[in-house]
Amino acid sequence: MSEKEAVRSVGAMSGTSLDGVDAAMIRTDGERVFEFGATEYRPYTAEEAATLRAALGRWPGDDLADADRVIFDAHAEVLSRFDGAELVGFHGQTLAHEPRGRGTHQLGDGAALAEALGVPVVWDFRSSDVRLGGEGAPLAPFFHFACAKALGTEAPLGILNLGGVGNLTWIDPTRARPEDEGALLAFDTGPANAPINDLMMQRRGEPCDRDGALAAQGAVVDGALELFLDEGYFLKMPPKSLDRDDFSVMLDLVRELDDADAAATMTAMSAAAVMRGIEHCPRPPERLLVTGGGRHNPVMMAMLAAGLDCPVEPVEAVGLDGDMLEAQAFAFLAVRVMRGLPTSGPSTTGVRAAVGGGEISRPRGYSRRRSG
Ligand SMILES: Nc1ncnc2c1ncn2[C@@H]1O[C@H](COP(=O)(O)OP(=O)(O)OP(=O)(O)O)[C@@H](O)[C@H]1O
Ligand SMILES: CC(=O)N[C@H]1[C@@H]2OC[C@@H](O2)[C@@H](O)[C@@H]1O[C@H](C)C(=O)O
Repeated sequence: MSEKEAVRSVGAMSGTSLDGVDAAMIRTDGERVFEFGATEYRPYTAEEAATLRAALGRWPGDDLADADRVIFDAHAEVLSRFDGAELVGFHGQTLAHEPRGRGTHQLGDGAALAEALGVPVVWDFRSSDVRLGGEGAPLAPFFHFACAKALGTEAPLGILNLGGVGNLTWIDPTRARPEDEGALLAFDTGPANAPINDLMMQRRGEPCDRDGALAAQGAVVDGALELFLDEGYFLKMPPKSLDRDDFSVMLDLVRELDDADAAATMTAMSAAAVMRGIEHCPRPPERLLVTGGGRHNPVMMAMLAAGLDCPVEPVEAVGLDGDMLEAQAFAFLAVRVMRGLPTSGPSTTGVRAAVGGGEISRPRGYSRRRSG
């Protein structure tokens, strides 16, 4: 496909941290990114975040009108700030994720959003993957592949997202397409920031351990760390995925520790989960690029660097935007869905065969306008 066929697509992501909506425009044909464009962030008010938090764990059919309104209003507002968008990739808010059970639930009505914005919206990216036996997550890896190809390197590369949950994409950039055998391996590594945030809220009434300040004052308690690493999840072969609160056991493991030791130990747990994950990679990555909020935590970054044999750097080291990579991923995936290209495969979600997830909603009376 040529650059002339590329579209301006805006992705919107509301992550497991429930802090707000990230939105980013890229110009892409779903295979390559020709331009990284504007980005916007719309934080949730404390009241909105509380409404979303109260909805966690709920499934379609439950009364979710208030949370649905929060998602719709915040997304309509932030997405209306973009000029020239031809397509929207709308992730929604994950409320529950049980791929081997009840499925996966991202709150948000893409059809209503398409009407409000007057552009086609691709949404519900995860359900078809789950229906076909996949984990439904992570989905950013096909975008990570395009980012790695653009670097022009031949060496295996890791892209690690440290959000509420951590997820790792191992990439062999010598392969032609993300769905090619051996191109990717991806999975959730374990908890990243979510349990640390919960600890901080419980003990200090603060949303997170800003800059790892509390962890830096504490010591890692090995016994608790070892108990954590006994969790069966780490031995499980990838692909594999997690729900936000699957590792609430972490809080129990540090219950007896003082605040600083608890923060240090939990930070070490998140870092150790990544190191365990890297052992599953076909070959060790020669470089690990870190995206997501956890890259701002110097204690977590230092623990990773100390435990791994390759350089560990924020994605900014290669000119990417670690606060917006997931939003850009859903802009990219939306174009792939429009083109009928796969968005996940056996090595990224465990789905039986490469699949293009996502529902397309066009506003009534919509005919495609090109802005050149
Ligand atoms: N300066 C900082 N110091 C320590 N932690 C930070 C800092 N900045 C962000 N974080 C952590 O990163 C989290 C936000 O990360 P991010 O925005 O990547 O999560 P998310 O996108 O909501 O999650 P997910 O990727 O799991 O959906 C915050 O909740 C906080 O725990
Ligand atoms: C079910 C779900 O929403 N999972 C998220 C979550 O947040 C991080 C990790 O867990 C990852 O698996 C995924 O998000 C990213 C954007 C992904 O799909 O690649």
